Amino acid sequence: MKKYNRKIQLKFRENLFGIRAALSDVSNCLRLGFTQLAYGRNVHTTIKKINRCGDEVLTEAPTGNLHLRNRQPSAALFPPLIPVVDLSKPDSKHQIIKACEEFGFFKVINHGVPMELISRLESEATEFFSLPLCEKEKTGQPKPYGYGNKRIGSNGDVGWVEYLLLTANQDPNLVTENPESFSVVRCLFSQGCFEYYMAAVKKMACEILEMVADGLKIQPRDALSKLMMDEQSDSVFRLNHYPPCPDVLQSLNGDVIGFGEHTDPQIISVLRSNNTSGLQISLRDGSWISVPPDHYSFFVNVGDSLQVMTNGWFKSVKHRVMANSVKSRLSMIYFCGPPLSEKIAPLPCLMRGDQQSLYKEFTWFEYKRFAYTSRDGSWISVPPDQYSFFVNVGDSLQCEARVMANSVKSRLSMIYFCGPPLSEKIAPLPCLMRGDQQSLYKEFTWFEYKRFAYTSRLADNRLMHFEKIAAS
Ligand SMILES: C=C1C[C@]23C[C@@]1(O)CC[C@H]2[C@@]12CC[C@H](O)[C@@](C)(C(=O)O1)[C@H]2[C@@H]3C(=O)O
Ligand SMILES: O=C(O)CCC(=O)C(=O)O
Ligand SMILES: [Fe+2]
Repeated sequence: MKKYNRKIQLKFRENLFGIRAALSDVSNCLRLGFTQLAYGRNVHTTIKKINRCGDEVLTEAPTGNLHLRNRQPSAALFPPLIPVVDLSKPDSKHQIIKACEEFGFFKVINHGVPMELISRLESEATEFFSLPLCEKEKTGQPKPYGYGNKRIGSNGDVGWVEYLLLTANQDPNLVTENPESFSVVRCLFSQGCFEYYMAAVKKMACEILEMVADGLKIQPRDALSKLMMDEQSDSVFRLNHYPPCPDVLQSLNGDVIGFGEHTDPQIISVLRSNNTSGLQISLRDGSWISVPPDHYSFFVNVGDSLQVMTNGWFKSVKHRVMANSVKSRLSMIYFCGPPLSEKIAPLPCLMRGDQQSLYKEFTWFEYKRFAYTSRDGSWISVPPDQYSFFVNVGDSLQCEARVMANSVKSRLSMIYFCGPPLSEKIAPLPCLMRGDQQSLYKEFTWFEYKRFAYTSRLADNRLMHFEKIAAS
């Protein structure tokens, strides 16, 4: 809270635009779900940074997440230790199950991936990221595969990061919309460099998923692993490079986000990074803890698909990366995805007695499309202004707001909440549905929603109960 006394913060699930856009463009305001009825200060920041080839890299602080501050409840005084699973131990499957239940995240040692493979790919990746921007851009824009800089995904999310996103499938033509990007990238790295690394990590991921199946008594043992071993599997490989973030930007904007908070949509993700901090995971109570970097280990994230397949027994872990002002962070992540046509639903053998399925069945293709059109979430501060009003769009646009206490001044606010009649049905407006677009929400009356909202907790994602995709 130091050097920081503004009070309202907004969290954008739809994190597309920066505050400058929010103050000047009505349609953007609607997308943000929040606007100020007056002209505000422009908080856009430009930082020039020249790499050794003379390119300007990450020159302008993107007007989105980079301004967003990390003000969620911080780590507890004595944060829990991140579980460590020793794959060489006979009881590792039990450790894995416990870690997946409690954290959705664990560290793996004695993983069997040769250090030479790791170091070789890591040093070639470092070399790649130090190429002039125009060379890196030759690998193609991320559509979804290729080289990306600052912009993450297709929704305008931004971060202090550049990356290479590739299909992990041996035959890129099977799953990629732009298979050519893969061959361009391959030419820039030495022969076999990706393939050997990916094969070793894939083997480890397969063992982990077999241990999960064993631990949960899922039959056959390869019920989960076969999804990522399938020749049509839609697994993804990613190299992320987070350049050191200039102090000046950090001090102007508070903590700068490298990769905004999100869960990985796949089954599991296997991450390895150089010895640089930045990765944080969110605990069940909503607090964030930093993951101490470890050059020799891998980290495993439970993804959304495994959450669904275990009917919520395991929870996918929310995580993010904060920029580091001193060191570059380089991470290499293998995301284990099923084939696009695979149906994702709770495994029947895990349903006890009359337990209900918490999720509707959907294909990986459908879920991925859904995940790729939603956005990550971070918080920004709203500069106070005694002469203006602020307008908050309600749950329909999912802009969350919170108020932080101020150590110096009292805050007094007056709010008029515009509610419909109690009997009014709340549902997507037919005139806004394009073509064969499906309604994302079940219809409910304002009375029903209000009753529900008033009995849920502040931070609950209440609208989830009305979503058609994943009812909880
Ligand atoms: C903002 C986004 C980037 C992402 C697609 C998404 O809309 C939400 C999920 C993101 C994620 C996280 C895990 C992987 O890095 C990734 C490739 C994926 O499958 O889902 C990214 C997506 C991306 O960078 O395009
Ligand atoms: O780069 C990292 O350490 C994590 C990035 C991440 O979460 C992702 O690419 O999905
Ligand atoms: Fe991730």
